[in-house]
Amino acid sequence: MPVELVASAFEETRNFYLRPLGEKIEFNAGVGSQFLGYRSLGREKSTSHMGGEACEQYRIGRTAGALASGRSADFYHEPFRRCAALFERMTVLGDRIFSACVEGLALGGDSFAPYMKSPMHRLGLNYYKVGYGAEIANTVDYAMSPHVDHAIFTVIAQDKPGLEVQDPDGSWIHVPVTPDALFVFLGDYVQRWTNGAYRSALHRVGPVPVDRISIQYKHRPSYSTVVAPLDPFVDEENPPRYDPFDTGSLYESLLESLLGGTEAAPR
Ligand SMILES: O=C(O)CCC(=O)C(=O)O
Ligand SMILES: [Fe+2]
Repeated sequence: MPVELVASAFEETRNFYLRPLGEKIEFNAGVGSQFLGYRSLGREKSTSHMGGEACEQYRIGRTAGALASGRSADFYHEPFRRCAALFERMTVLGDRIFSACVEGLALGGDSFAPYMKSPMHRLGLNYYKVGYGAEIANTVDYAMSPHVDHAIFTVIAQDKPGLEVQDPDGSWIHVPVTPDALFVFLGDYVQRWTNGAYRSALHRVGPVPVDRISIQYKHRPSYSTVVAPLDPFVDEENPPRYDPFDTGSLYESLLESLLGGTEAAPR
């Protein structure tokens, strides 16, 4: 991954978030954009924060089919040309990481090919400004609440520290900022496919003493993939631990409830 491409994506992201709110909400995410686009401060609800997640967010990626709003998917990428180039490179990296995972699981090279025909990969661009938690009356000091990603895996770059990943012993590990490296962790779908043999990484973002940007690439299967424990991981001693999960409709209904189910002007 060219270091300059990541650096320039950080710069482009910073420039976007410095724009007035009135300009940013032109790109609001919602059902009509398949949740690509902008999520203003506090728009994304959380079970553990009073006011929601303490950051502004933006998602780019490809849509499944035409957008209901009639806007082209590209509309949502307009402020993010360089990030779109990074996204394309990330999909290539993602395919390589995924091939290595499949090999490591001894599942055979093509076993996932049917799930990856029109993948819902996404690049997330998050902005955590000092004071955002207080602005939305959060009563906890971390900026993003603990969660696992709806993804096969996530590749992350951060310009300042903040990301924490939970160790199996329950302690939180601070992920260091390494300018020439990317950080990768497993998402929910691998845990489901392997029936719990591989664990997804519970993660959160701690308090931010300085303004911070993170760029996360989420590698995902096709829109309507049903993710369920795979045969090699299920036997009499290991019955299926997870119900089948539809990565399109179930994920989007989850997101719709997290975002309040509307495209209304943000607070
Ligand atoms: O900002 C970060 O480092 C993590 C963001 C995150 O976990 C997410 O957007 O899913
Ligand atoms: Fe996450």
